[in-house]
Amino acid sequence: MTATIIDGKAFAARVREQVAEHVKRLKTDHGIKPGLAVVLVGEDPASQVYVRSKGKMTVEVGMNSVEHKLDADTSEADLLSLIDQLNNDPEIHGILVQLPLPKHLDEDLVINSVAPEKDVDGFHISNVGLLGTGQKSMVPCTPLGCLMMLRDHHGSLSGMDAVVIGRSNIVGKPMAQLLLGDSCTVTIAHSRTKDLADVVRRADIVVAAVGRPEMVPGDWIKPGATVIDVGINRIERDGKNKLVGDADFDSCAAVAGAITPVPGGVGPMTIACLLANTVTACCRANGLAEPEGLTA
Ligand SMILES: NC(=O)C1=CN([C@@H]2O[C@H](COP(=O)(O)OP(=O)(O)OC[C@H]3O[C@@H](n4cnc5c(N)ncnc54)[C@H](OP(=O)(O)O)[C@@H]3O)[C@@H](O)[C@H]2O)C=CC1
Ligand SMILES: Nc1nc(=O)c2c([nH]1)NC[C@@H]1CN(c3ccc(C(=O)N[C@@H](CCC(=O)O)C(=O)O)cc3)C=[N+]21
Repeated sequence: MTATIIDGKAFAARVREQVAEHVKRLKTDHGIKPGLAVVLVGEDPASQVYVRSKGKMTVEVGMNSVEHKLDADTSEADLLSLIDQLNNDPEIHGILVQLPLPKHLDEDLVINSVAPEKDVDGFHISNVGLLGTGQKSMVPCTPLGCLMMLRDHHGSLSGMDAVVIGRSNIVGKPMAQLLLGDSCTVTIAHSRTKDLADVVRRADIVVAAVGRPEMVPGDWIKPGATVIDVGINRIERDGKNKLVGDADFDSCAAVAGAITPVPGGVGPMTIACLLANTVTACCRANGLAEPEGLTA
């Protein structure tokens, strides 16, 4: 079998088009322009690239983009005061604090100081709790993007066996909640999981979110299963820098029914969902109808 390649780049472009249409309507019908603030502490080059591309796409869909770049040694008090200012700014509907933060800053404290209704990352404890109890929330962008691709490919996910490899707060855990919400039978695997290969072999859906280049080989994949590769790993091969996922693409694609590539899979969907969440937050803030199909 040769897998269908799920084109996240093309899918993300369609999501951004839908976002742009909604933004246009907000402007013409209500005179409202959604605004997204991104806060970057320190000068991690990978983060800078990511923040720049987010800013560009935010403007492309017609929204306001505000970037706050703070020195790596910024104090917690200064960061919290900036977040407080953004929480109270009526022109800002979404706030994203780029992670990871420098070691001297308390990540949980910072995340939980963002107003939950502006928390377009969906990392605030209120949003985590709302998602876990099946209530309306802000849903983390990466898992939301994965869910959109899975629903698009399969229609219903009901009754499918899903294995999520990775249990981070930003990907693995919320991914598992969303799959459970769509009535999958969900297993969460992690670094202490015994016989990972056997666990993965049972899965109709495998979501790999580990951060280990090409760790999932094709012979772990049940024939016809869907592989969603969240991993973004920079490696050097044949003297060149290369971006690879957590799945060994060629061997997995030979057995899977469908697979997302890296790059061009989950990554672009993450950014598209960030923009979608910002429009959703803006609509909620103004008591307006939310865009359809862009939320979980
Ligand atoms: N495409 C996108 O938009 C995004 C991509 N990413 C990428 O996704 C990957 C994961 O990110 P993130 O969740 O933040 O990473 P974390 O490092 O926070 O979590 C990694 C998880 O993988 C588990 N793990 C580590 N080693 C193994 C192993 N040998 N077998 C099984 N499980 C293992 C860890 O287990 P334990 O808990 O036991 O330590 C942990 O739960 C990274 O490559 C990251 O760059 C992240 C966010 C967005
Ligand atoms: N508060 C916060 N929220 C995040 O959502 C968040 C974060 N912090 N910190 C870092 C991770 C990582 N992340 C990515 C998003 C898009 C791509 C992406 O678009 N990748 C392209 C390739 C880009 C390239 O070539 O480098 C692709 O996969 O095709 C990658 C990684 C979001 N994260």
